[in-house]
Amino acid sequence: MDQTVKDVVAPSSDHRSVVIMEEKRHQITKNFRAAKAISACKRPRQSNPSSPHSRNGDSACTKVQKHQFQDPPVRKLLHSETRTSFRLPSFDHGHIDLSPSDECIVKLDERFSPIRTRVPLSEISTNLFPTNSVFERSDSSTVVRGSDCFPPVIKTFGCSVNIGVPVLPSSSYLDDEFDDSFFREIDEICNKSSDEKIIKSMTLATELHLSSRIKLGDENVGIEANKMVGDGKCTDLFIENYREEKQNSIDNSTSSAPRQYLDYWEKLNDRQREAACSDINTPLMIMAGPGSGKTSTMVGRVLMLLNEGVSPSNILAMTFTTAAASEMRGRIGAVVGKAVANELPISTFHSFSLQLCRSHAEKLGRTAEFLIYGHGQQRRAIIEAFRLYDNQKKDEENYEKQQNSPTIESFKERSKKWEKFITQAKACGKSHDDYRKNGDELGATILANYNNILRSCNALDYHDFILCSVKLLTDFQEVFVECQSSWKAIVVDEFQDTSSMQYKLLKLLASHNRITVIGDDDQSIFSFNGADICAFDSFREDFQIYKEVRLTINYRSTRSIVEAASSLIQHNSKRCQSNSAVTYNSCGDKITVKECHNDAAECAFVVDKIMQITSCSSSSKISFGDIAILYRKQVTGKAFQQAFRERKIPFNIHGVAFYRKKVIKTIIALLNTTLPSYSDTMARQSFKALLPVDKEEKKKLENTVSWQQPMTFFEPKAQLSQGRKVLSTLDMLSKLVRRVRN
Ligand SMILES: Nc1ncnc2c1ncn2[C@@H]1O[C@H](COP(=O)(O)OP(=O)(O)OP(=O)(O)O)[C@@H](O)[C@H]1O
Repeated sequence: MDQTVKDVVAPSSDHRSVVIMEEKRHQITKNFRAAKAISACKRPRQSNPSSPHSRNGDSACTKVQKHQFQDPPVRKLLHSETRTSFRLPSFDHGHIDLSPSDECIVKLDERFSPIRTRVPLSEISTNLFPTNSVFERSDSSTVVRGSDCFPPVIKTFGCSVNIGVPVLPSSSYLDDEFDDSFFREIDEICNKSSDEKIIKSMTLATELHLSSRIKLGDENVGIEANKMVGDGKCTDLFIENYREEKQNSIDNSTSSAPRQYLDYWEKLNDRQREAACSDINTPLMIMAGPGSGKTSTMVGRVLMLLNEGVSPSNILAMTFTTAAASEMRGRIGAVVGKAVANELPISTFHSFSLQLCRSHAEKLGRTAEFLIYGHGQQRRAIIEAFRLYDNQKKDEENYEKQQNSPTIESFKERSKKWEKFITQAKACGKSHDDYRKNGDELGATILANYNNILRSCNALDYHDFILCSVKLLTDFQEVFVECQSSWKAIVVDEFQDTSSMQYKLLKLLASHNRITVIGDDDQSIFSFNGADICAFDSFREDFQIYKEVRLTINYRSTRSIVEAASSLIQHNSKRCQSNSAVTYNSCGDKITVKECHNDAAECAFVVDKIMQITSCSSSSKISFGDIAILYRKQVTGKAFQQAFRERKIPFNIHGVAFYRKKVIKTIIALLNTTLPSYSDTMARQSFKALLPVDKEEKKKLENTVSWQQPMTFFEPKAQLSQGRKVLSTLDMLSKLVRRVRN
């Protein structure tokens, strides 16, 4: 490494050194015009006052002849408290003002022009004053008497004078007087310049290297490029070229895609296609309004991944609900066939994380069969955490106070409040230490107690799945490597509903950059569960080279609906960016808002309305099948079902019908096992539903049981923890039957 580079990489710690390296001198004159003013200030001209150089130029600086000045004790002056002016009697053109400040201010006599000549650095250690000059105090000022070759420039120094010095001291003044901050400034400027040059050349080299790798089709180049941009080592031009280069290679590869893929992409609009078919190694963010073809674009994106050679089993698609997962699988299956679609691991965040935690449970201090604490157990664990906390407190307080122990009701009351606290803490990934640091001792203790309870019960709650998955990926390299090789591409639906921990998990999984997120900040509905729409901003920050596409055309709704929704949503204060949805659909009917006093009135209104619109004799007659009813709770649905039956209106219930629900099917199967017409199918079904093991294990166990003998499941129910819901329903039923009998 040559000295220049050495200096840039590891600048000398001794900035005070007055010995300037040859190279630096070279840099000063060559590189930095800015240094001129500073250096010139310190170097009076070597010419006499009549010299033409002393009259031209605009610099307020002159060069001083080396042996013409005596050394004023500037170091001493600098430390003196008294502020004094130096007056130059022989050339009374101005005065030298020495203030406590370090700055050098030059007040130039108007009759003398500043000098342009630049002084070589070799002359920097010259005296500023003639050697035969004397300092003399006159009134409040000290006067410098100098030789006749004293330059006709008056300098004002930002320092104070040691008043008691009558004569300029020894020749060592040169070093003492010279303010070496001057060198420091020059050094800094030079170093900065060299730094910039080096960074520039390094950036260029990096860019050339990355560009050649893009041409060679290196898919990992995106990760490095992203990092370089993050570190400010790539130029905007490079990023633009990078994108262009990538797009060209994509256009080539999509043109040779299978016919059905091409047909599918063909049906998408330009923006949808642009998103679906963009480079798979560039992180992609799709902002999509409702009904704008989000799912359609996601399907197109999966096709692109398949087309680029990613195996279906290596594409991890994350959705928030199982309904969304099956919708996506169905749509993909329609293009690529059911077999391929079934290979795609489409999963919710929780089921994905649960699998990961089960596979590496021992790393989390659990066994693979750890329990999952749902809402009820979570609350009980919180109550227990409080009990522990209260016991701790009791130990610290006196016996009398112990007599007023809190009741179970008060624990329950508090637990409701703290459930929210635990949820938020886990969604943000905060530990009890974080709360302790913020002075929240109670919060820290409850959280710590809660976590200890779960650990000692070999349990995790739903939030733990995500937290623990993040921990596994960050703390265990082998887990990270395993995930990177298993999940070569990630596609995330409803991105607006990801919590900050879920985002962290995604970021880790997508370290290869092959990630597509799709969402709409206006549709975030999981904030109660820790969802954080800032995930969009985090994505933009974390993946510096990324592509963003906005889908704004609504294909589903009439213009009245789109406009009403847009005008309503614009009041949202926490929108990331405004997405103005548009539609080319017709205006449609106006929206009617009807206020009803109760469920029955609501139901009656809806039924009347249905009868009215279906009995219209217009050409565009609406049939029952064209009408949908949305309700918030299943209970409300029951009222509608009853009303429809009474009015003979045919209807279908979307979602899982009552008798098709797993729990209901199991109860029916269980009840069937008690009938004389016992069938082993019912027994098998009940047995499998009640076993607390996974599918594979159930199959194995099923084969070990003899189904010849009739079997009833009512006796061993206490042992079958997994069938809790079924058993409690049965319990309720038996109580009901007893009550009816009585
Ligand atoms: N480019 C298009 N041209 C015509 N119709 C389209 C286009 N894209 C989507 N659609 C139609 O718009 C409707 C909504 O599409 P899709 O379900 O993909 O949207 P979405 O954004 O997922 O909806 P949601 O609001 O439920 O999330 C569907 O009927 C679909 O066929």
